[in-house]
Order: sequence, then C-alpha cells, then structure tokens
Amino acid sequence: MQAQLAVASRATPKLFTRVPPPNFSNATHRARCLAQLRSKTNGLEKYIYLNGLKERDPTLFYSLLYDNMREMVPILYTPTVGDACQNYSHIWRRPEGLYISIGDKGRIREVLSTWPHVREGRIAVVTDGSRILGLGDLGANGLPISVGKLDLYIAGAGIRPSSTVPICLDLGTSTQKYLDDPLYIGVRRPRPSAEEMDEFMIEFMAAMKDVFPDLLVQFEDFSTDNAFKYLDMFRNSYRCFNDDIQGTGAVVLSGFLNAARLSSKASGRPLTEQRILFFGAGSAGVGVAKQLLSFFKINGLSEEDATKQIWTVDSKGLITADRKGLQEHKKFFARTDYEGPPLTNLIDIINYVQPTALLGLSTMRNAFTKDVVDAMAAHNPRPIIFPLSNPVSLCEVDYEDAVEWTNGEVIFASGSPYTPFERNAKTFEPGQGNNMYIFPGIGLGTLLSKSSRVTDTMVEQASIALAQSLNEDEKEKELVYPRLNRIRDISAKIALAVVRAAQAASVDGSPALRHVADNALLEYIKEQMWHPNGPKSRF
Ligand SMILES: NC(=O)C1=CN([C@@H]2O[C@H](COP(=O)(O)OP(=O)(O)OC[C@H]3O[C@@H](n4cnc5c(N)ncnc54)[C@H](O)[C@@H]3O)[C@@H](O)[C@H]2O)C=CC1
Ligand SMILES: CC(=O)C(=O)O
Ligand SMILES: [Mg+2]
Repeated sequence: MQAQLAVASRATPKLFTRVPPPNFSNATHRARCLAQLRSKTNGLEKYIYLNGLKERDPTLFYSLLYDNMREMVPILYTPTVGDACQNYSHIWRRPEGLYISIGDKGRIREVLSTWPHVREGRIAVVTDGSRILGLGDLGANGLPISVGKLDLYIAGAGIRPSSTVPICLDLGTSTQKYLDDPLYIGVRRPRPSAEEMDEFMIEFMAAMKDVFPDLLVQFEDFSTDNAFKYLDMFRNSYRCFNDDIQGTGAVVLSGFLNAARLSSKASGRPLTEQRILFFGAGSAGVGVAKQLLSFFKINGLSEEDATKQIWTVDSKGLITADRKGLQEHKKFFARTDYEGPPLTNLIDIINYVQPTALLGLSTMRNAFTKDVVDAMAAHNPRPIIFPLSNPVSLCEVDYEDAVEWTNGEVIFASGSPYTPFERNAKTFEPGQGNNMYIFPGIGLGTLLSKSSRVTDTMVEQASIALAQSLNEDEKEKELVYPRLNRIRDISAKIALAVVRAAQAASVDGSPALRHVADNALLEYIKEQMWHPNGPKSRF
C-alpha cells in the first residue's frame, strides 16, 4: 500500500499517463527540458520542441519562458517565428488556434462558439496572414504569429493562457507556392475582392463581440491597405487596435525619445530640430511617423511644423505630393517643398534631408550600406539608426556593422534581436525596437480599465511610460529600451498609464479604479497578473 502511495505521489496526473522514473523531480525535469532545447542546433527544431512542450506541460513551458525570456522569445517570436510561419503547413502537429475561413461567411458566430474557453476570452490576436513580418502573403500559415504574440501577453503581462484566443482568418492567398503545396493547410483560392472581404470583416467583428463580450482584438500583420482600412472602420465601435500601426508607432516613439536625448547631448541640437527620415512607408512606417508627430507636439511644435520634420521614402524614392497615384496612407507626409527631379538614391536623399535619425521599415535587407551609414555619420556626431524590419533576414543593417562603421557612436535599435558584443574592451548592447514591449501593457491596461475603446491618448501614454521605464543601469549604459527580462514590471507601468489615459478620455468602465492612487494601482495591477505556478488571475 505504502509503495503504491509513493508511486502515486511521483506521478503528476496532468502530465503523465504512466508512472515516471523513481528519480523524477520537477527541478531536474526543468533542467532536462532546457538541455533538450539547447541541444537543438536549428531554430525551427527549437520552435517545434517548445511547441510540443507547451502541449505536454503548459505550466512548465510558461515557467521556462518567463525565466528565460532572452533565450526563448527569439524562438517563439521574431526571428524564428518567421520560419515557423513559412513552414507551418509542414511542421503542423495539432490545432492551436482558431481558423475562420472565407467559406464560414454567414455562420462565423457558430464557428467562433466552438472555441473551448469562450467565457474566458479576453485577448484575441487576429491575422489574415497577408503580410507576416516582412515575409509577404503566407495565407493560413500565419497562425504562429498570433500564437507568438499571445505567448508574449502571457509571459510579459501575466494574461492567463486560457484567456487568449489566437485567430487566423483563412481567406485564401496570393502566393502560388502555397496554393501548389499539397500539404498547404488553408483554403486553396485567391484572396477575396475588397467588397467580399469587407462583408466578411463586418460579420466577423460583430460575431466576436457577441461570442466574446469582454474581448480586446489586436489586428496583426494585415497587408497595409487593409490594416489602415479596418482600423478606421472598427476602432470607434469595438475594443480593438492595430499592432503594426499603433503598437509599432508607440514603441518606436518611446525608443526615439530616449535616443533623441542622447543624440542632442552630443550635437547640442534642440530636440525639436530632430529630422527624421523613414525608409519604408507602409503600415509600420506611416504608423510610426504619425506617432512621432506627437513627440514634436509634446515638445511644443504645431502639427504643421512637426510634419515638416518628417520625410518618407518608399520603393520609388522620396515621397513628394506631386507624385501621381500616391496611395492614401502616404499622402499626409508627402513633401510639398521639394522641386527637383525625383530623388531615388538613399545617399542623395540623406544628403538632401540631412536627417538626425534614419528609421528602416522597408523589408530591404542590408539597405543601410556602409556608404549610407557613413552619410548619416557625416551629418551627426551620434546618428540614430533604427533598422526595424523583421525578421533578421530582412533587417536593413546588422548591429556590429553599424557600430563598426560609426566607430561606436551609433544609437541603435532593431526590430529583431541582436546579441551584445565586445569592442575595444567595451560592451555594446543593442536595443530591440519591437512592439512586443508595448502591446502587452496596452492590452493589460485596456482590460483592467474595462475600456470600451483604445484611444490615441492611451497609445501615446503607453509610449511615454515605456520611455520612462529605463532603470539607472540601463540609462548609464545608454540603452534606449529596457532589458527584456524586466518586461512584467514594464508592462505594469504601461498598463497604469493606459488606465489613467482611458479614465481621462472617459472610455473606462471600472470607476472604482479612478479613486486608487498610482502606487496602489501599480501594486494591484501586478497582483492581477497570472504566474505559471501562482493563483488564478482575473485575466
Ligand atoms: N519592429 C517592429 O516592431 C515592427 C516591424 N515591422 C516591420 O516593418 C516592415 C514593413 O512592414 P509594413 O510597413 O507593414 O510593410 P509594407 O509592405 O506595407 O511597407 C514596406 C514599405 O517599404 C517600401 N520599400 C520596399 N522596397 C523599398 C526600397 N527598395 N526602397 C525604399 N523603400 C522600399 C515600400 O514601398 C513600402 O512603403 C516589415 O519587415 C515588418 O516586419 C512591422 C511592424 C512592427
Ligand atoms: C513586430 C511586428 O509586428 C512585425 O514585424 O510585423
Ligand atoms: Mg506585426
């Protein structure tokens, strides 16, 4: 009898259907799992391994993720999630999100209702797979981006796993390779017309609200025209935001605020005279440019003067207002003060604009060549260079090159992670300008305040809170973003700012929080967070 009891106590019923070995302990198993992960040399194999671990033992998976963010985030998120998406139909093991197909039009509510945790749903990340990172139209292979973003909500903001709803809208794909692939997981058809897609999206959003009344929707990686269109269409009637436009805008503004202070210190140039050149003018480039307007406005410039500090470049060169057939989202920042022949070469554009900051959101690998970086350094003692395109295979310049070419003076942040390195006995630590720093806090603050909408001021305040979250060591090392292992603390501070902004905008639905002082509210936010081995949280 005693032997039986001893055996039973070794078994963790949720994890094992058979009795584990006599020497089993959770601590050793944890170390074993990390060793198994580290034994894999290929990123995609690591992704598959972690995916399997999440299925076998979610508590252990999230606990390892929480304690090893710097090692595991680059696997579950950019850059490796890009490989996972591109190969998803081939590496697929089990259902892990919700597919809503174009064929479900007319019965979307019914399909959503099949989700096992309907009443717990709080945050959905929704992609249509049409622009996954900078990798193009991956169709139904885009689901891992929703899963990866939600893992960051769980690890970074303490959202309970069963409250998260990863969704991929399976609407077809324009990528022939996938249509021809016998293992392709999605519907085999071209993407729908704008009219058909609008009808689908209107039904989808109404059904989401019915089925998940407490849900926040994060739109992710929609192609640029649709990203702007559906944000405009839904932001005033549903609790939603677009991560690529608003999340990226907020995270880059935040890093830029810190970078601009460092660069102004070296140049003596006032903050309001920062001149920003965007290389890439899609949903991310224009989203960031719009957010940066607020930087200048906060510093006292009128909207008209602020707009003059920003130049945008697309695949045809410097964007000017006289260009024929300019897409709607490019018009706001199109220059009216340039009268020469079209400027198409980046170095010519830099020499004309004389920017203090060069931000890359172009998907053009190595577009910031040594000559480009030299041109930036010729105009600035400390040039701000942010190559923000994801994944690393599309990044505009590698960290070590940017440091080498500027003799260590560059102020740098990239969209995907780079590792620190030593140069002349100094450690260089790169910033990661990625919306992963901001959306967990925006989501947490929106849920906690029970806001009916996500307003521009909520996004802006999130950005300022992130900028102010650097600790003394990070400031001393001249980092522009905090270190990733502090993300829960940072998300709590961002959430606090978001709650206050929601209250100021009167979109909050939790009036009791209005009377709680900031310090107490911050503690309350932290207490609400889910921990892998802790008590159940509210979210
Ligand atoms: N770091 C972060 O947090 C984020 C990074 N991104 C990244 O930003 C990149 C762009 O995303 P979207 O704006 O949504 O894509 P998009 O396709 O809408 O925009 C790309 C822009 O780059 C321009 N471009 C393309 N080739 C060019 C060339 N040779 N020279 C100059 N411009 C060129 C295009 O004309 C377009 O304006 C992606 O790699 C994405 O992963 C997006 C969101 C967040
Ligand atoms: C980071 C992100 O959202 C993107 O690259 O699309
Ligand atoms: Mg994205």
